[in-house]
Amino acid sequence: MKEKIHKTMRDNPALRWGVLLLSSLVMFFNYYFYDALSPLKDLMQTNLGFSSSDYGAFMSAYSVPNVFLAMAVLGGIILDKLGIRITGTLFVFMMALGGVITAYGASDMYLAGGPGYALMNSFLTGYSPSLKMMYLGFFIFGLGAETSIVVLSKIVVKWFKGKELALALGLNLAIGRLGTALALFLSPYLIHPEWTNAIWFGVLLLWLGLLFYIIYIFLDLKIDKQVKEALPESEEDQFRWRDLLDLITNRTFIFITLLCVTFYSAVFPFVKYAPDLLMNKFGMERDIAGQISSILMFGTILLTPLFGWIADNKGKSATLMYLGSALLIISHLMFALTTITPLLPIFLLGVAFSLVPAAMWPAVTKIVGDNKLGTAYGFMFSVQNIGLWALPILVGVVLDASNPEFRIDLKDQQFKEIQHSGNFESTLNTKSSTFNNKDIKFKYVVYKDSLSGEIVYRSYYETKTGKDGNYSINLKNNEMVDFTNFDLLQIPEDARIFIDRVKSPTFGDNDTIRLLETSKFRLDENNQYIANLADSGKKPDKKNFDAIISIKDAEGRVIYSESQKLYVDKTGKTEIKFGFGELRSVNYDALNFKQEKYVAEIIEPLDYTNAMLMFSALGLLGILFAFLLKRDDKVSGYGLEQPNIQK
Ligand SMILES: NCCCC[C@H](N)C(=O)NCC(=O)O
Repeated sequence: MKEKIHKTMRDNPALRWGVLLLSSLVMFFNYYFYDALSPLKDLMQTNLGFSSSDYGAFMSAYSVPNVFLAMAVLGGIILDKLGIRITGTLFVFMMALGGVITAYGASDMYLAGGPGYALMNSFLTGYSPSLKMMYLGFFIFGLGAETSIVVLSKIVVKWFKGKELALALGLNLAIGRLGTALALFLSPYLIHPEWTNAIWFGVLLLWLGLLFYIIYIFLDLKIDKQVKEALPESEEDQFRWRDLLDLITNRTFIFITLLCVTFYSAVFPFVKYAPDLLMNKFGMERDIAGQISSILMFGTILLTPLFGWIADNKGKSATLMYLGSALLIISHLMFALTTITPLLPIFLLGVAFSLVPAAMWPAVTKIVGDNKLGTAYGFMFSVQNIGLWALPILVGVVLDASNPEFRIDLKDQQFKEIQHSGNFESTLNTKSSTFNNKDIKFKYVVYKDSLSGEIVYRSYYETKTGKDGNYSINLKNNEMVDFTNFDLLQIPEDARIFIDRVKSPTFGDNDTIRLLETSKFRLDENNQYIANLADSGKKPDKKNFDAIISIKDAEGRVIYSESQKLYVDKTGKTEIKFGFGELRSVNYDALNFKQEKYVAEIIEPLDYTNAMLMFSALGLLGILFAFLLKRDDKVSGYGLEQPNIQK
């Protein structure tokens, strides 16, 4: 008898790959937000008063529900009971909600006493209200995120089973990792004019993810109807407690789970600190540090499929995992003990982070079989989250312990003297000699008062340390100032305002037209000035244009300069709001820190040696478990060294 072939939407390649695109984008936004804050560690320290331990605790909030509520397992059970549509919407919504709460906790509105501030200020008073609100936000985000990964993988399996499943799962993960890479790359550029914009951008993506998920629901409803007509309901993928028991009594599975937790703990938490490490140890700018950290993830997108192909066709999965763990240690030790260009250890880490996942996840299929795969991955994710929870905290604590005096408070008298002379001299307080005879970057931060933590001035200085870590800074060389409160400026009577239209942003100063030069100007109480470009006869041809606005003294020295988008009305008038654009330069001598209440500090670079040694120790554990796994495979005969594809 001829069997009737039911065609479903799964058989339409455009629809199938379209579903993969939707689910991968949700994955991408998930991974993006997870690392959107990684290049902003120092900004959380200076703007929110976080210590490294606070930062670590905040980052680990993601994993708390996954460890203590075993969400990746529980989420899998909920998924079986409530189905893809309800579970997915619920958990993707949680990600988006968690994102909003995280960003809100860092916002000016919240810091000014917005909703929830008083409540967060009323308990555990040793921790800042921002830390508590952001912790709650990242907790809810993590609650949604890990279970969402389980749901998204299930969607891919649903549409690709019996078709290009391995490729689809690989692409799904690769696009997720692209999210991490882009977050590390993009966040440093999104901190202007307000640093929290970089967080809000990630939040926007999470809500876009929810929208994409809702679009997917319509396709899911339709395919369920078609599949029900075509096939009887399958029970084989459902969660069973008995499966879990089988898994945790399987020694090979335990070894691979232990390798998973040690290996991933030395990678994902490292990424959370990587931009800060590069900024502190190598004195890099934030954007370059973000770009170099992102190479790691971009690299894995290319290399994981390559190593996956090797494991599929040539075998040697256990050896590949062993090799990856060895590279992990070499890379972390390089960061800890050498000052070799960071490109090399980052590259090695990228190779390691491609080798182990490419070999490990498919190897689980051989150990547990297809029908327990959902439970196995859920369990591994939950155990893995123990590491993703503990490591950021431990690294933060180790950083604080190994850098007890990296923030030097400038006491009143010292602050006044420094203002006058512009000179500051000190010696680095670190135990390691990594920072001796090196070009190092320091931060100088002035706060309005000790309570609010509101920054009024921040600049960076590069100087060479001596053989014992001694250094001196001349505050007047403030070419790298990134923030100043406009109200600090003392503008002389005979100063002039200059407006230059930027013709091409690429060439900046070298391609400008002078539109206005005016003396005897008055700023109103909001530091606004209405300029009349019609008077100068240089009305720009465009209504909106990029401008450089400068205030110079009578001798033509720049007192203050910023870039702003200006709008010119029909009569030729344009309104300048000083202090709202992107700061370009400020003359230190024109700053007036005369009020008594300012608080200032010099922030030295953090010594990451001990933290990186800790990551190396984890790598050592990883290699031990990889060795045990390889040895055990010979006895248990799962064939981890055999090709995944049997010819
Ligand atoms: N969103 C970043 C953390 C993802 C952890 C996730 N449980 C996982 O293991 N993903 C696999 C991978 O290699 O990215």
